[in-house]
Amino acid sequence: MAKKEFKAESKRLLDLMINSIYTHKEIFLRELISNSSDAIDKIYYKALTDDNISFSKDDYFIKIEADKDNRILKISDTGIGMTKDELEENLGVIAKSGSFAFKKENEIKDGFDIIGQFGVGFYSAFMVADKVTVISKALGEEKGYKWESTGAEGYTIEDADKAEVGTEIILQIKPNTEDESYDDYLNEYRLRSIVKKYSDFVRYPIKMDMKTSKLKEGSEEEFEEVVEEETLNSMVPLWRKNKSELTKEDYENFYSEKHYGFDKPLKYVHISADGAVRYNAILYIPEKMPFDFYTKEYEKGLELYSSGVMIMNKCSDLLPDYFSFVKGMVDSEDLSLNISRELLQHDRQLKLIAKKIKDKVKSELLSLLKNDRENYEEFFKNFGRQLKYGIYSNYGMEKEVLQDLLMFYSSTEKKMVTLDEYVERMKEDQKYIYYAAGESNDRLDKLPQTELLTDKGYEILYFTDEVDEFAIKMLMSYKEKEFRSVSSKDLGIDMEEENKKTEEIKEENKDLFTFMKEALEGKVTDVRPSVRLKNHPVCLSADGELSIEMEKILSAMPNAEGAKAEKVLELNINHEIFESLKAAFENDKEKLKMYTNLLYNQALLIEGLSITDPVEFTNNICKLMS
Ligand SMILES: Nc1ncnc2c1ncn2[C@@H]1O[C@H](COP(=O)(O)OP(=O)(O)OP(=O)(O)O)[C@@H](O)[C@H]1O
Repeated sequence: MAKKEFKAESKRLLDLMINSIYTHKEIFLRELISNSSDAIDKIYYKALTDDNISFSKDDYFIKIEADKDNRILKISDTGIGMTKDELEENLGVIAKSGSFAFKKENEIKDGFDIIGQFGVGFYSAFMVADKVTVISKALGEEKGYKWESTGAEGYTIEDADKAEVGTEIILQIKPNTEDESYDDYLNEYRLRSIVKKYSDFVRYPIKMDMKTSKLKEGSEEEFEEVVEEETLNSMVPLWRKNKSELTKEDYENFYSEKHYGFDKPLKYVHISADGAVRYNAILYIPEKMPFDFYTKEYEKGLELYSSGVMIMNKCSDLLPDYFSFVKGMVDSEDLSLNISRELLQHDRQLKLIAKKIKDKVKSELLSLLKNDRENYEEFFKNFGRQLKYGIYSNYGMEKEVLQDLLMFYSSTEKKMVTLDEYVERMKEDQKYIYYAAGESNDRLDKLPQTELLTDKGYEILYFTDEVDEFAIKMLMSYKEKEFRSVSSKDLGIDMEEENKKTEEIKEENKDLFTFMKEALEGKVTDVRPSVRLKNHPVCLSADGELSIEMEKILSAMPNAEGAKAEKVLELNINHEIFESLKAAFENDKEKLKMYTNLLYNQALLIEGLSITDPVEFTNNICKLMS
C-alpha cells in the first residue's frame, strides 16, 4: 500500500497546527465532536430534502470510548460518513473543509448549525495522538475505508469493514511527558468535563460508558462497580428554548450549573435577536457581589458560543467595564471566528452584539429601579460604585448611559434617591444640586458647612464613596442643573444683604484676619468670615477645583503627593468666639495665635482630617481650662 504524502504546504501547516494554533490541547475533543455533529447534521439535512432517507433522532449519536490499557481513544458517530474520495480530499488536504463546501453546495444559510469552516480542526487530534485512524462508511456506499496517519509523513487509505454508515476516529494517545499528562485524555471524568465545557450544547447525544458504584441488588450496604452508558451533554441549550416555556427556576438552575455565582441572580434577561445580527443571550445581574469584584483579579466577560459550541470562557469585549458585574452567555452563528476558534477577528458583529447588550442591561436596570426599588437599592449597594467609576474613567463619555442609574443618600429624605428625583423636588429658587462629601452619612449630617442650605430647606446629596466627587466632576450637571459642593465659595444663594455685612466686617477686621492667616503659616490660603455657618464657630472650605475630600483621597494614593486643596478657614462672625478673637487681637497676640491654631485644628477634626500635632492641641485645651 503506497503511502501518500501530504502536500508540501500541508506538512508545514500540520506542524503549525500541532504546535501553535491552539493554546489548549483539550480542544481536540471539541473539534472532533463538532465534526461528528456536522456529519449528523448533514444526514439530517439530506433527509429533509430526499424522501428515500429517513431520520429518526434516536439513531443518531456520538460515542466516546477510552481504552486505558492500549491508550486508545475512539470517537465514533452515526453521521453521513466519508467516501474514499472524501477521505482523500477532506483529510488529505489541510485547510480543505468538506463542511464548508457542503454548506455552499446545498445553499444552507440559516438555522443550521454546521460548525466546520476552515478545514483544520481535525488535525488538532495530532496534538494528543501519535497516530490517527479514521474508519468511515459514507451514506449510500457499500464499502468502508480506513484512513491512517502518524502526522507529517503522510497518510494511507485502504478498504475496511464497516457495517454501519458513519465514522470512527481512533486516536493512539501519546505517552506522558514531563510537562504533559496525556493520560488525562483517557480518563472518563476528565473527558466528561471537557465535553461539558465545550460541547454541552451539541444537539446530538454524546455518550460514554461511565463506571459508577451502585448498591448491590438485594443488599443495603454492599456496593458494586457497574458500567453504565451516560449521555454527557445537555443538548438543548436553554437559550434556544422558547422563553414562554421556561420558568424562573430554569434560569436559576442554569446560573448555578454554569457557576456564574454561588448566589441567586437578582435579575435575568433572555434575548433572542433576529435583526442585523442573530444571537441569543442570557444575562444575569448577581444578587451578591463576588468576593473579588473590586480587585485586579476579577475578570469580566460573558461566555461566547458559536452555533452552540463554546468559543470563549470570558469574552470581555462583550461588556463595558462599568457593567462588569453582568454574568451570562451569548451564542451567535454570525461571528467571524479565527482559525483556532479561540479568538475572534475584529468583529463588527461582536461590536453590534456588545452595543445591544449594553443597551439591554441599562434598560433592565432602569426597569428594576422603577418597578422593584428594594432590589435596585440592593444592586446599587453592591455595584453602584462600578457605575460611578464608569462615569469617571470614560471622561464622562458614558454619562448618558449611566447618570439615570445613580443613587445617593439624601439629607432630607434620609434614604437613597436618584438625580431625577432630586431635580424634580428642587425648590423654585434653588440653583444647584448640592452635595457634601465625607466619610459617612452620620458625619455629613453634622457637617457645619451645610447649615445655611439646611436652613433654607435645600436637599443635599451625601457623597461617601471615594469616587463620588470625581465622577460628579465629569458629569458636571444633570438636567441642566449644575452640581455644587456645600463647601464651595459660591452657593448660588442670593445673599446680597449678608454679603454686604460680611464684607464690611471683613474690612473692619482686616488686620485680625491677616494675622490669623499668618499665624497658620501657609496651612490655609485664606481666613475669612463665613456666609454658610449659622451655629458652629468654624469650618474649612476650599477655593478652586480640588476639594478637601478629593485631597484626602488623592493623598492616600501612591505618587500623588502634592495634590493639595486650597483650604480656607471660615469663621462664624455671629458666634461669640469672634468677640474673643477680636479682644485677643487687641490685648494678647500670643493668645490669638493659640486660639487660631485651636480653631484650625477643630476644623480639621470636623472635616475628618488628622491634626499634625495632637499633643500641642491637647496641651492648649488644658491651658484654656486651667
Ligand atoms: N466525523 C466526520 N464525519 C464526516 N466527515 C468528516 C468527519 N470529520 C471530518 N470530516 C470531513 O473532513 C473535513 C475536514 O475536517 P476539519 O475538522 O479539518 O475541518 P472543518 O470541520 O471543515 O473546519 P474547521 O477547521 O472549522 O473545524 C470536514 O469539513 C468534513 O467534511
